[in-house]
Amino acid sequence: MASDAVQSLASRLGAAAVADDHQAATSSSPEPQASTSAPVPAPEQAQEQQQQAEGEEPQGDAPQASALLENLSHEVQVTLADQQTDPNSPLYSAKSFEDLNLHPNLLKGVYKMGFHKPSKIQEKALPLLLQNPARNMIGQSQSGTGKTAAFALTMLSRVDFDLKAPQAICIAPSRELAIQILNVVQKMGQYTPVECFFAGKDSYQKGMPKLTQQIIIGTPGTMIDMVTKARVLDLKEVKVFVLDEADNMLESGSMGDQSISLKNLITKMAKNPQIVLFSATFADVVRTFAVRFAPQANEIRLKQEELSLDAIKQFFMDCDNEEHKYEVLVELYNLLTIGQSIIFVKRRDTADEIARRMTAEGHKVTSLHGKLETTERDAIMESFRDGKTKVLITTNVIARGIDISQVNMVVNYDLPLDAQGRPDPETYLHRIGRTGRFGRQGVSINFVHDRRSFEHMEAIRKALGKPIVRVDTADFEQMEATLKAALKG
Ligand SMILES: Nc1ncnc2c1ncn2[C@@H]1O[C@H](COP(=O)(O)OP(=O)(O)OP(=O)(O)O)[C@@H](O)[C@H]1O
Repeated sequence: MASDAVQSLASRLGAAAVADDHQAATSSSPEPQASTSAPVPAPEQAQEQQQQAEGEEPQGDAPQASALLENLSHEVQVTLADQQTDPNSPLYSAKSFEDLNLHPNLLKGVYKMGFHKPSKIQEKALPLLLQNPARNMIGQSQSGTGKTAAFALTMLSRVDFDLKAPQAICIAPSRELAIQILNVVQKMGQYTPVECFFAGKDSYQKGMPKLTQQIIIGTPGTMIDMVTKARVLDLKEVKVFVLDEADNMLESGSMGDQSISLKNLITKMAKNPQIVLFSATFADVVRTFAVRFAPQANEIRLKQEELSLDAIKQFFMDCDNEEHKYEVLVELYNLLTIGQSIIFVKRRDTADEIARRMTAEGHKVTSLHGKLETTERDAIMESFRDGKTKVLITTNVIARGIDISQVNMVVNYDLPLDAQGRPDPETYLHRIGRTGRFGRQGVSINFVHDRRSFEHMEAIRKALGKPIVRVDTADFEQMEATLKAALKG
């Protein structure tokens, strides 16, 4: 049974579909008009590889915060317009969406979403993605620069709406990201008759009929179960297979194995499916593998120095020890209530502990935790997306892909380390990329508390080649002024 949270999520999706139906019916577009539809995204088990944590909403300083937010939203308009006309920006394009050979119904969907011009990755990738015969693609572009639209439009362009069978498969590393992608596809396809299905654990039942939806988006393990165990997902008509956060999907571990198995199933059953890999990062070792996974692919690459966005100002706070880290964090939130923020920690129990202590001090805490039921996860994400909760403490579970434009601060309470305990610049980039979305200003703050954590941060700084500025933890007024100035750009 779907929980209230999932029902509410689904009813939001459904409500969108009904509104879109109405608009579609009055359209004069040449294609048959129908609604997008998605079955209820049902509870799914947490991705086992991912941890989760708790978040917090501080009190106070509200008038100041809203004034700051007003300024920010004004500045977002200005900076976006500036950046889309600056040839050096990843948001720049010399073309319009009309130049990209999209179906008029998709163009309508794009404009309805408020997109006026394509970003660089959209301008470069779409002509390659839509060429015939189809070629594979390995696409890289900085976080928050519109990769989702590039592959969503590819799936929507390749689908035959008269054929009631799965034709595009998209996998992502987390339930939260897969639901987000599904929402984007539905919005972009709102003037087409596309039907989508969310493939998360528990989203299918024994004995259910085969899926007839054209676009299936979910997590890889569930997708395989639906093909091989439940046998409700038939792959023979699949034309496009998309891996979002592809480097993460292809990394070793169970998700890597599942992605490979799914690809093998698709290539065995379908005729020449197009394989599309997108990410903001491709470490050298993963790229080598990606090239084998998607042979003869068109490739769009970033240079190392292009990886991090200038719009995200990076700071560090030099703390005396673990306890001092916590005190500085609390002080930070006492002083500065800004938009929304995400605090990344390494371990679930750290997250729990911070959340428990901050709650005890009167802060409101929201948690996203690996031990939570998926229905709770959905409710927490929804509340954070809607801005009802302002601060989320989490582990790497939402480090990638999650797009909430109001997030203007990311705190690395613990710096990201890989499985071997080495500093992890890729995960760092994805984490800080939860802010500074599509030209917005953002701030990231790293906490260091001993020689080791300082060295980890230095390694990340060197790898990314961008300054990380020290903020004096003893002078809170200065800290507040520095961060507010950074957010104003
Ligand atoms: N052409 C456009 N014009 C205006 N806004 C856009 C355009 N393309 C995408 N956006 C918006 O930019 C934001 C970031 O897009 P998206 O989530 O696709 O980024 P991404 O490149 O996939 O990031 P990440 O690497 O973090 O996954 C979204 O809110 C999206 O709606």
